[in-house]
Amino acid sequence: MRSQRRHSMERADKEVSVAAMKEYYKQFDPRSYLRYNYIPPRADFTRTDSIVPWKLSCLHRAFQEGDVHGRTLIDIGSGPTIYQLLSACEHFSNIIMTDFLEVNRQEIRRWLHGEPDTFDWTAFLQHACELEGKGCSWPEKAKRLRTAIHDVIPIDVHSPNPLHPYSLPELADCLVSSFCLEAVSPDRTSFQKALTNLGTLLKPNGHFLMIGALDESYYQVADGVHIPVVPVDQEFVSATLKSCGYEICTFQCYTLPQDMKVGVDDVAGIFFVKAKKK
Ligand SMILES: Nc1ncnc2c1ncn2[C@@H]1O[C@H](CN(CCC[C@H]2CNCc3c2ccc(Cl)c3Cl)CC[C@H](N)C(=O)O)[C@@H](O)[C@H]1O
Repeated sequence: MRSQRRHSMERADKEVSVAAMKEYYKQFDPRSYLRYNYIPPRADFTRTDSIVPWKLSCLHRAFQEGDVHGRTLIDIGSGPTIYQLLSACEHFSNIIMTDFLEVNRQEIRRWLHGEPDTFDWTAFLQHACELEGKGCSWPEKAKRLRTAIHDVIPIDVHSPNPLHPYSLPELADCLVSSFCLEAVSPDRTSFQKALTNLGTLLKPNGHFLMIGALDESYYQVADGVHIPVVPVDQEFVSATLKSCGYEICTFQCYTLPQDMKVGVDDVAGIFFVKAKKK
C-alpha cells in the first residue's frame, strides 16, 4: 500500500499529459543520465545480477536463436546509449537509431565519429564479445557497430507517423526499444497508442525486442529533475502487445536487487520481451 501511495504522491504533483512529458524531456541531461544508469552497480560486469549484464544476455539470447534477421533494424528512443545494439549489429546491416532529443542524437553521433570525451562503452563492448565467444576484440566490435549504424534521426512515438518527416525506404525487419514507451507515456492509453504508431514501421513477421521498467512511477533525468512515468506490469505489456497484433515469443522479468535501487528512479523490476508481428 505504502509504495502505491508513494507512486501517487510522486505523480500527483505533476501534470501528466503527452505535452507535459515533452516539456519535462527538455530538461534531460545525457551526461547525468549516463552517470545514473550506466556505471556500477547498474553496469557491473562482474555480477550477473547487475542490470546491464542481464539486459545484454537477454538481447544476446534473442539473436542467438537465429530467427531474428533481415536488413533494416530501427532502435526506438535510443537516448545517448549504444549498448542495446551490441548483438543486433551482428545480424543487421542497416541500423537506424532514433531519439526525440537532439542532445541525445548528438551524443550518439559524437561516439560514431570517435570524438574525444564521449562516454566510455569499452566494458560493454568487451562483455558483448565474451557473450558471443567468437574471440572478437572490442575494437572490432566497435567498428562493426559503427559500420552498421547508418542513421541517427528524430522520432516521436506519440505521432501516428513516428519518423515524420523522414520517410523509410523500406519497413524495418526488426524494432528494438529499451526503456522508451513507459518512460515517455503519461498513461496506459498513450503507451498503447504509441505501440500502435510503432507498428506502422515494422514488416509483418518482423520482430519487436523491447526492454522496459516494471512498476516505475518516476525517474531522474538531471540533477534534481524527476519526471513522472506510467507504471506498467507484465500483464499489461503482454496484453497490449497482443492487442496490437503481436505474438509473444519470450517474456522475461528481472527483479532489482536492493543495491540496484540507487535513488534515480523507483523501478521494481525490468522486462525483456521478444514479440513477432503477425
Ligand atoms: N515522444 C518520444 N518519442 C520517442 N522517444 C522519446 C520521446 N520522448 C522522450 N523520448 C526519449 O526516450 C528515451 C528514454 N530513455 C530513458 C529512459 C530510461 C530510464 C528510466 N526508466 C528506468 C531506467 C532507465 C534507464 C536505465 C535503467 Cl537501468 C532504468 Cl531501470 C531510454 C534511453 C535508452 N534507450 C536506454 O536504454 O537507456 C530518452 O532518450 C528520450 O529522449
